[in-house]
Amino acid sequence: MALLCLESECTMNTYSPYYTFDRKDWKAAQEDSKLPLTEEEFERLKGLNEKISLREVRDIYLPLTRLIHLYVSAFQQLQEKMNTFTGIRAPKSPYIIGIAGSVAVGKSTTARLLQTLLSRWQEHPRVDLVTTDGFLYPNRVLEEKGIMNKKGFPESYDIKKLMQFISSVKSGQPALKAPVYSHLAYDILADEEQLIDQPDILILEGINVLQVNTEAPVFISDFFDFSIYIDAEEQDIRSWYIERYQLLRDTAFQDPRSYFHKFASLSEEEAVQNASEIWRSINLKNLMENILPTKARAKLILKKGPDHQIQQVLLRK
Ligand SMILES: Nc1ncnc2c1ncn2[C@@H]1O[C@H](COP(=O)(O)OP(=O)(O)OP(=O)(O)O)[C@@H](O)[C@H]1O
Ligand SMILES: CC(C)(CO)[C@@H](O)C(=O)NCCC(=O)O
Repeated sequence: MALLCLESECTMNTYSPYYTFDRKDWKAAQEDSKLPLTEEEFERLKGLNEKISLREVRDIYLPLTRLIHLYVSAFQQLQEKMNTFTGIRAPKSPYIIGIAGSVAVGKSTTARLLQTLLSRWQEHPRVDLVTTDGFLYPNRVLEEKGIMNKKGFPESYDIKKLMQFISSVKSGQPALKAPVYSHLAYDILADEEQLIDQPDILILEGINVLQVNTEAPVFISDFFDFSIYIDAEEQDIRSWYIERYQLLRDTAFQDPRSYFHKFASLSEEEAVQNASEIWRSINLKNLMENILPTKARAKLILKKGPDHQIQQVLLRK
């Protein structure tokens, strides 16, 4: 018997730990929540990812942002009350949102969308976005450790550094620096950093953000105020991965600075073969062993269909 009721058949189950919404219910439940966006702002959102439909933004992501706004407002009010109660003028602690899911499921697209939409509220205009990719060990270290083919697996991250970072952000420390990863260089950029300076909200996006380790006393997710798992069928994610690889072959791989420049001249068929093999041997394995098992830890699950449209939203009670 499944431990948690996560799928559509438990929609009617009053005792599921989740409220389950299909598209229609999700929209209806939030009908009165309008966050007006100008035509120009809609256009700018589209610039984040030209494949995303504005209907999807209106029907799914705007209501979702509205929901998160309710949580953030309650959090901010509680913080003020706590300051009065304790008499401590503690530095402002950001609201932290984790976004998890497979490689190529659409975490960065969703995270950028939420960042843009959430920053529209005057109560929390400063929304920063950090990806855990920056906390991967540099290729040099992965090579030394002999785990270059394990990029994205738990052992490929400097988890201590990530814990230190997230705990400092949550403590309200100013002027923090996060390391930066480049998909083009396929490596950490030694001479670049991202400045994080007491945002109102921090979104931490990455395949590993909900992972736990029995040997560690605290996990990354202990610092989260809200968490989202982006879910989809494996064959859909696989085809998104392959499509993105093909697109990169025609664009980024053409750049001589690209780590994958050697694959720029692959034929269509060879590119599909190559991407399928990387998917099968690395990313699928990681999904099954380390990412999917974290799904039930999320506060909210977004279930996508083959066209990236959200089919179902599960919100933990
Ligand atoms: N909502 C969406 N609508 C249409 N296409 C999307 C959507 N979200 C993501 N995509 C497409 O799916 C692919 C993967 O998206 P994205 O790069 O955001 O995934 P990711 O989970 O951040 O991947 P990684 O873990 O490798 O960084 C991209 O080609 C992107 O354009
Ligand atoms: C950087 C990660 C781990 C996560 O974003 C991923 O995009 C990745 O590079 N995985 C390794 C296998 C591959 O090249 O797809």
